[in-house]
Parts: sequence; structure tokens; C-alpha cells
Amino acid sequence: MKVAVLQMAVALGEPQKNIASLYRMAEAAMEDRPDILLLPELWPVGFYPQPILDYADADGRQMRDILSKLAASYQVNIVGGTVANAIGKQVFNTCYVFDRTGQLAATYHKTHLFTPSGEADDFEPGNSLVTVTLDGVKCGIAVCYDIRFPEFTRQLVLADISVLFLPAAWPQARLFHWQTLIRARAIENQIFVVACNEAGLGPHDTMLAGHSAIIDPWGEILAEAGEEECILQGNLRPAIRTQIKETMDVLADRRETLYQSKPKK
Ligand SMILES: NC(=O)CCC(=O)C(=O)O
Repeated sequence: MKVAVLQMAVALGEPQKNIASLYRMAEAAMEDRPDILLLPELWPVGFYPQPILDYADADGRQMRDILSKLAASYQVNIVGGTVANAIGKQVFNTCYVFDRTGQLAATYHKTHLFTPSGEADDFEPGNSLVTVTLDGVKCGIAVCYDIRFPEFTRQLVLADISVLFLPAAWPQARLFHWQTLIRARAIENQIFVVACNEAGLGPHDTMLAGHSAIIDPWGEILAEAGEEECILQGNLRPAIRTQIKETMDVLADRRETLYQSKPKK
């Protein structure tokens, strides 16, 4: 399974520019015939201009249409980052996934909103975890801040995912958290983590970290971007999970009943 990660330098509040970047980068990425394209968090508008309702896509319709047509025209699966999706006056931070025919395969609304930036004041949280099977491989979706919650990824792993896709808009100021967390989630769960961050400037002159990465279930970094806009390619071989589990099967060694009890004082 070949993946292409589009580490976009998103222009804040400028969807037309960002849509043009998407088309340009998707065309370049398709030269290597990937099976899946992954986009970053809130790629149409950035993370995020205010008031977000003025920039949100009504029912995600325009962005779904763009992503669906792109998927069908290149016959590629697309994990479409996220879009600001207005349902009435409520805005969700929503990831749409399309299969190679352009059919909507999954919809995930970001569940952990980033309270330090006020995201929880401006967006509505989703309430469900989502998996999706792409080319026969079961995958999970997390968005940015979700990666700080190991229970969240573990639930997806208990639902038997092999790959976690992570669209993000993560700042450079916490780059070492990003690098540590994405690698830890891969190692502790013995899954591939494919993480797509934004590059460039966000709101209030915040630098986004870039450093999108593709990490294997042993924690090896198969590919890692720098800070600039770029396309990162990597090849996931799901069979490696079987080899790793033959050496060390952490899921099988869990003491599940202990984790449901309270620690003794
Ligand atoms: N877009 C986000 O969820 C930001 C998360 C973040 O910056 C963090 O440190 O966590």
C-alpha cells in the first residue's frame, strides 16, 4: 500500500488558493501511483480563521465534491484531511474518506477539540470513533490533538486497524511532542502511523511544524518531511505486523481487567 502525504503550506482563510495547491500537489503525487493520498487538518482554510462559521463549508458539500471527483479521476483513495463543516450553525472539524471510485467511505468528526486554542468554543466535537477499510486494509482516523489520548488509538486498535491516518495542524513550538507521540502510538499499538501536518504560517504568526511522517509498527521512521511544503511517499507492508507480533504480541499480553480497576492508595 503506497501512501502519499501532502504536507501543504495552507494559506489562512484562502480556500481558493488552498484548493489550487491541492490540485497541484495531487497531480505531482500521482506520478508515483500511490494507493492513498492523505491531506492535513483544515486544509481548505487553515487552523483556523475567525469566525469559523464564515469560512465553513455548508454540510461539507463543496469539499466533498472536490475530493470525490479527485479520487474518481485519479482512481485513488483519499483520506481528505479535515474541513470546517457547518451543519446549521454548528461547525465540525470533519474528515471525509473517499475510495477509488469517488464514493464516500467514511466520515469522522474530530472528537478531542484543542481547548488551549479555543477550538472547543468554536467547533462541536464528534462522539464516535471511525474505521474504514481501504483496498482490504482496515484503517483508523485520528485528528491532531486526538493523538495525545492513547485510549483513543487503543480503541481503534482493538477494532483491529493496521494503519492510523492522522491529519494535523501542529505548531513548531511542540515539535518534539509531535515526533514522540506519533512514534509512541505506532510502537505501543504495533500499527503504521501516517501523519500529515501543515507547513508554513498559521494564525497569529504561529509556525506550523511540518515533519509529516510515515512510521512502521516497530517505530521505524519510513519517511519524514522537513518544515517546508512537500509530498512524502512511503510504502506500507501490512505483513510486517504479523512478523512483529510473532516476536512480541503486546495486545495479547494486556491485563485488561486491571485497567478497569482503580489504583490502590
Ligand atoms: N490542531 C490541533 O489539534 C493542535 C494540537 C496541538 O497543538 C497539541 O499540542 O496537541
